[in-house]
Amino acid sequence: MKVTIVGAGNVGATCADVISYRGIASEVVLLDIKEGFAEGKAMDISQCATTTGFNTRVVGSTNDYTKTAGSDVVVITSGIPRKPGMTREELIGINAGIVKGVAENVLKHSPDAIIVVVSNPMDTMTYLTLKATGLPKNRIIGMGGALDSSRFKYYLSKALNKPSNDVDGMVIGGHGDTTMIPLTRLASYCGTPVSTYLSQEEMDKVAADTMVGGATLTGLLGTSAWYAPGASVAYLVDSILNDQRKMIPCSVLLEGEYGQNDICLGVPCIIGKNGIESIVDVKLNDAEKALFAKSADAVRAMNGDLKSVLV
Ligand SMILES: NC(=O)C1=CN([C@@H]2O[C@H](COP(=O)(O)OP(=O)(O)OC[C@H]3O[C@@H](n4cnc5c(N)ncnc54)[C@H](O)[C@@H]3O)[C@@H](O)[C@H]2O)C=CC1
Ligand SMILES: O=C([O-])CC(=O)C(=O)O
Repeated sequence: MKVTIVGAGNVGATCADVISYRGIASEVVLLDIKEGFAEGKAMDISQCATTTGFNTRVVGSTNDYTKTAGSDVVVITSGIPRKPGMTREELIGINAGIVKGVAENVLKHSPDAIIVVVSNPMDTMTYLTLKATGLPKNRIIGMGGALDSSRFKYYLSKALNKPSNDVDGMVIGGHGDTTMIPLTRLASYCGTPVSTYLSQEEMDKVAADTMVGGATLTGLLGTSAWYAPGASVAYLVDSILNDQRKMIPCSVLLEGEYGQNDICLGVPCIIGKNGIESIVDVKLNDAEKALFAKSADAVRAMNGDLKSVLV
């Protein structure tokens, strides 16, 4: 199976690295506009093959889309990341044009590919990709909820002082500092509600820390995060290529689900060989429904800024 990753920067290269050493795909193509950059990253990753023990072929390309031909999955990470103090939404002016152009280019050579959108503001870039390509909704997947949920589980494990892998939880809604909805009510530790162990105040702090998880890392690193984002994309690609049918919160076109229409927003999805196999209807309580509607309003307002790009 072949995966193309457009954007060989921090997130794209990390994703290529994880996909390779976990043997998720037989071929990974990294493409970037910076001359020689993707080739360099591909060579560096390939030189791990004998020490970490993998056989994935990793190829680099400077803007030559012929090398991406016949990809099963294409991941779009091209664009600029935020700097400390910025929101993801501020990236729309530069990233919208880049994402649209890249989506059109990849489809010329991989007409059957499933596209995973990572560039920010991710929900709006997912909606843009859907509108610009006209592909069916199952083939356009925005990656945000997998990452936000992994951060939620990290903060829960810290608060509980228990291993992350004993903790479960999910974040839905927009992939933004104020639009994410960590579902604390449904979070669990070894099958028991986290509310058994944590006070409301502690759970509220976990939710607040999760929502600004990306901003916290951006403040610490000077640019946005890449290890967990790259690994989260690889996790999603694994579920597609190996038809694992995992339930992963993803940004997907809503057509009445969760009371919304004509918007891409994070909801739990079954992810398999066709991309979005189905959307799971988790019964939200009234407070969660109100948060979801508010999140949708904010993302819809951002989508309005696409008018000039979508002509
Ligand atoms: N959805 C999510 O959960 C996450 C999204 N992101 C977003 O992913 C994007 C990438 O982040 P990083 O990898 O940290 O940035 P980066 O700056 O390290 O890498 C971006 C790469 O895209 C390349 N690029 C720009 N225009 C291009 C084009 N037209 N064609 C091909 N390549 C092009 C650049 O040359 C650069 O190498 C950002 O927009 C960031 O906000 C980052 C982390 C998580
Ligand atoms: O914070 C950012 O700008 C990048 C991102 O989406 C994340 O790490 O969640």
